[in-house]
Amino acid sequence: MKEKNPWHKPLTIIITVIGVIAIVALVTVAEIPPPVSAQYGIVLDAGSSHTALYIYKWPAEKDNNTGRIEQKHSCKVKGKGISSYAAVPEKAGMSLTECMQEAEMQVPAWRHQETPLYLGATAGMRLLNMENRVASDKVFEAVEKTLQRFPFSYQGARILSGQEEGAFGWVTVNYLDDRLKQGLQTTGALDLGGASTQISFVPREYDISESPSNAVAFRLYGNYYNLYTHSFLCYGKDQALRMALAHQTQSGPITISDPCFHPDYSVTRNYNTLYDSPCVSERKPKVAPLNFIHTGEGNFLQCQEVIKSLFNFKSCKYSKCSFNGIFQPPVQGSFGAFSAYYFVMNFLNLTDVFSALCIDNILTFKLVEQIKKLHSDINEKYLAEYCFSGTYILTLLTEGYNFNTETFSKIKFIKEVSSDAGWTLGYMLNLTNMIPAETKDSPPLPHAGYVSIVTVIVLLLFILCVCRCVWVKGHLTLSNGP
Ligand SMILES: O=c1[nH]cnc2c1ncn2[C@@H]1O[C@H](COP(=O)(O)OP(=O)(O)O)[C@@H](O)[C@H]1O
Ligand SMILES: [Ca+2]
Repeated sequence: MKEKNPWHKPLTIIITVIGVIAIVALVTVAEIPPPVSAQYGIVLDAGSSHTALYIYKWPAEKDNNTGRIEQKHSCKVKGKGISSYAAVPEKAGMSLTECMQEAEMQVPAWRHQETPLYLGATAGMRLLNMENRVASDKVFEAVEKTLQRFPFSYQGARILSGQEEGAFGWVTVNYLDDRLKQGLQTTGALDLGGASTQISFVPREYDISESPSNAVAFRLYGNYYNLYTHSFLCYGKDQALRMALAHQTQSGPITISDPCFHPDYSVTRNYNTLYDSPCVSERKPKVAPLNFIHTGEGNFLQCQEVIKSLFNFKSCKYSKCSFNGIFQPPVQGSFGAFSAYYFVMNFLNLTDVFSALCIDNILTFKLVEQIKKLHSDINEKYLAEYCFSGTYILTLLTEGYNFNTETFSKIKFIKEVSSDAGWTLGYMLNLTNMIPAETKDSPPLPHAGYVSIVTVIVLLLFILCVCRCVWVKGHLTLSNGP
């Protein structure tokens, strides 16, 4: 008599049912395309001194909120900023061609059409727009014409408000540090450009109603942030230098001896060129020669006095002000200081934490000729201006924003945190809705998780089947045996 096979019926049915479910699940899941491709976005930062192009890249599969964005490439446009082409606008457009061609090579061709392209202009264009609206419009027309010739999805060129510039710089720094998603205490952002400077942070106690124009409210990943931000037009380091020179040339002299420049420094400057900016134009001396000779004296304390005269500390109609009657709550928490803050402080070796009380011993004015020999690879204009810029930065931070010894030590001078620090990343994150207001419930398992589980089940079933066959075969051999 044939022995009854214990594997028969119920177990066979269970195995078959699970097997069918597993195979159906595997086929369904496998139909979802694997997460391989990437998406791209391009932002042009049209600053007052120069334009830079940034290409960002993120996983296409996680389009809305979870994919990490990284900077894939950057390109520095040759020449000056677009606002410097006011007299020859078409050249502003042409200047961007080389970097745009680079972008064409960097982004895979099949992604070109869906790659958003933005241009944001900052304080240089803000000033040109104030001074000569027609010229500013012509520069934008020329820039648009060039950008539209490329196969990307052109999303427009515009001037960012100072508030946007400050707020997006803050978003960038905190996104890169991964603070937003994790709901951690945020870092403040300090951005020093050539024509304007921004300060943005979340204050400890913040009465928004005191100055609503300085408040920006964000809801990001389910957290609320009440950000304080202010942009000081004309207080970027290049316009601040103009203001300092204007302060010293009020009487229209032929020569000035400037404490912010090296003792052997001597350059002939043109009065019309110096006063050709809305930041100083009203102060142009009525009677002055064509040129003046700008010589150096090299004295930190006197330089600081000149720089202090650029700030008005007297009038304040709020509970607290920084300068020029602008409301500012006390600085709070850590800060990331980037752009010219970084370039200058890095060059002067002041990026390490130091006591704000001993700053008057820090800047020693060597002879500019010695410095040129030591740093032959660095642009001479930067070299000659580093001491002015360093003194300006220290004065702006301590006297202007009221950083003290303790709070100053929480400023980190940064160039990048995996991507360059600046407003461009925050701008793109915002315009592409890449940071959701709420944290979406993520699926219990990612795609790869499902595939792995189904594969393991199928494997187990396979092993089970093999065991069964072996068992049946062995049993038959036994029962057929002698
Ligand atoms: O290598 C460097 N050393 C010193 N300063 C630099 C260097 N690279 C850029 N800068 C300065 O950084 C500033 C950048 O300002 P930007 O062009 O972004 O103006 P904006 O933000 O006011 O529109 C300019 O003052 C420029 O001279
Ligand atoms: Ca800038």
